[in-house]
Amino acid sequence: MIALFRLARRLSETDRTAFLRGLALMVTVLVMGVALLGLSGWFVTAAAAAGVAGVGVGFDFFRPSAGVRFLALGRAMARYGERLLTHDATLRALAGMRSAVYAGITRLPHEVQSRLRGAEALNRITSDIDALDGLMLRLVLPISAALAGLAAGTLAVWFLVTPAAAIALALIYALGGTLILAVTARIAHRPAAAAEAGLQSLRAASLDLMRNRADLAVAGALDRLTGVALEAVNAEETARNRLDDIERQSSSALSLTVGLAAAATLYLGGTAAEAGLISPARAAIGFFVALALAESLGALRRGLAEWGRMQGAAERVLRLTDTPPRPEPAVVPLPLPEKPLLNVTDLRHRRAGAQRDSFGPVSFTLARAETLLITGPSGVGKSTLLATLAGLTAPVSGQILLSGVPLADWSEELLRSWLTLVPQRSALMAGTVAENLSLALPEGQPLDEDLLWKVLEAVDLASTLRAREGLATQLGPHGSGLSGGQAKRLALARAVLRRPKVLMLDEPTEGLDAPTAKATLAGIRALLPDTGIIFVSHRSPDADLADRVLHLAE
Ligand SMILES: Nc1ncnc2c1ncn2[C@@H]1O[C@H](COP(=O)(O)OP(=O)(O)OP(=O)(O)O)[C@@H](O)[C@H]1O
Repeated sequence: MIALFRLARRLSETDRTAFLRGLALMVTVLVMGVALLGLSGWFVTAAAAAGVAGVGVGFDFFRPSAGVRFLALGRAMARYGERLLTHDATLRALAGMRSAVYAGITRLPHEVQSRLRGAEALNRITSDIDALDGLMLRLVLPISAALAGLAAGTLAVWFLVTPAAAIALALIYALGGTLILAVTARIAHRPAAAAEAGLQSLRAASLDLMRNRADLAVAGALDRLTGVALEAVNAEETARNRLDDIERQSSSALSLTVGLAAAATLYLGGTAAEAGLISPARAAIGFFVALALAESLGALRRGLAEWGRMQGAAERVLRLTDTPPRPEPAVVPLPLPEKPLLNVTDLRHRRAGAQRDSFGPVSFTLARAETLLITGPSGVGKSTLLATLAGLTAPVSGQILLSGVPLADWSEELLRSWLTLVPQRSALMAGTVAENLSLALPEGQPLDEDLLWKVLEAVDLASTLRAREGLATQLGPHGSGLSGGQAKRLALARAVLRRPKVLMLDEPTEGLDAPTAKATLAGIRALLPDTGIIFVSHRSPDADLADRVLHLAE
């Protein structure tokens, strides 16, 4: 509930004027609707009464019928303006919220980001934000307009019919409407949340299916996992059917409330007319106003049925938009060129909840222009050591000095310009080779094709690409369209383009034959003569490519 309030405030703050104008038009639509039915009711009754009394010739048909036309047309125009204003403001506010979610994700600690699955992030940015489009349009604005409309209708009935009819109208609408809508919101909460959860698991299952379909087909698991996706479809459909039932039931209950309010105002107005306190035509106004106010409740029905969906989405979205800024050191100390590039002392790492250390204690130094090979059995913590050195995960003890300055004292921006890591499974994107390479360059820097070819030569990939469409060679998702070894070398080329002072490579020679591996590492070294290079490898011939070897033991 608090999350919904906070989010509604944030959305409305993006363009308060547009939302206020939209609300004013929404109230105008309601009030004009109430006036239209009230006037029509009065007109029909008064005209009939004039006919019965035989004074029809003197009855003024023109002004009331002009009023009816004005209200009908004005209402349509106000509705059009209201839709334009509120939908435009809502869509702009949601677009801003999407950017805020993106920004929040990028501020998350690296470890949390690496656990955030692609499908999950996609759900936050699309499904959750979409769920919130009803918050202003189907809840906040209609509730405010309904209250204003009820107040206006009650006042009109008070002065034109009788105070008793006005009180009955306000009480029945306020109590009946609140009760029905509250019950609707309550019983719809669970199915609405289940429908949203079903939709989100369907997206996640579909993405997994599409991404891994070849592996799943080979493992004979494609049908089973398609079954899991279909279960999500069924769960979503069952929850939606339940929501439809609830909406229908609440619709019937609201019709009863409207009927009761109309009957009460008709009875009280009729009694007053019988007593000669008001004319029968004025008594009819109460009845028609009660009918016209039904519109205000109807608009809320759907919003309240979606309450559960919006609430969960609001909580998840706020968790991301409110991600605290990354801690940046207050004073950035200057690197000390006389110190070793890296000085690592008694470094130990353990994941939260793990029974034993991922690695450590480890101590070593890395000089400028030095190449260090890290070896060790699978699972001993080589990749985790590289991630720790790159500042992507924090050690439990020990120290890392980069050019004499503790790693934690480096600003994120400076650290990334000094130090680059190419992980085991490096992310290439769908797009051209040039687009993939340019990710390494500062934003807006023009592409220097000669430089790109130079790094591609260094990783022994230039001749392969020249035989295709060169830098314009198109890659599919995750770099598909290149062999595993070629994709790896393209990722290496991208890292070299950044010209880091420390370059860390996780299994750079995996998937390469011995001569290509040798040529690639030699090419990188030739382009980056002063860089300290750390690389992880299982292959014993790779020891010849390093100045020193650090063996991690279990
Ligand atoms: N995200 C993770 N969550 C929990 N444990 C993890 C995670 N990633 C790795 N581990 C565990 O941490 C330990 C070290 O993993 P790491 O990937 O660093 O080993 P490695 O030496 O690089 O292995 P390999 O040579 O097979 O790549 C392993 O026991 C692994 O199971």
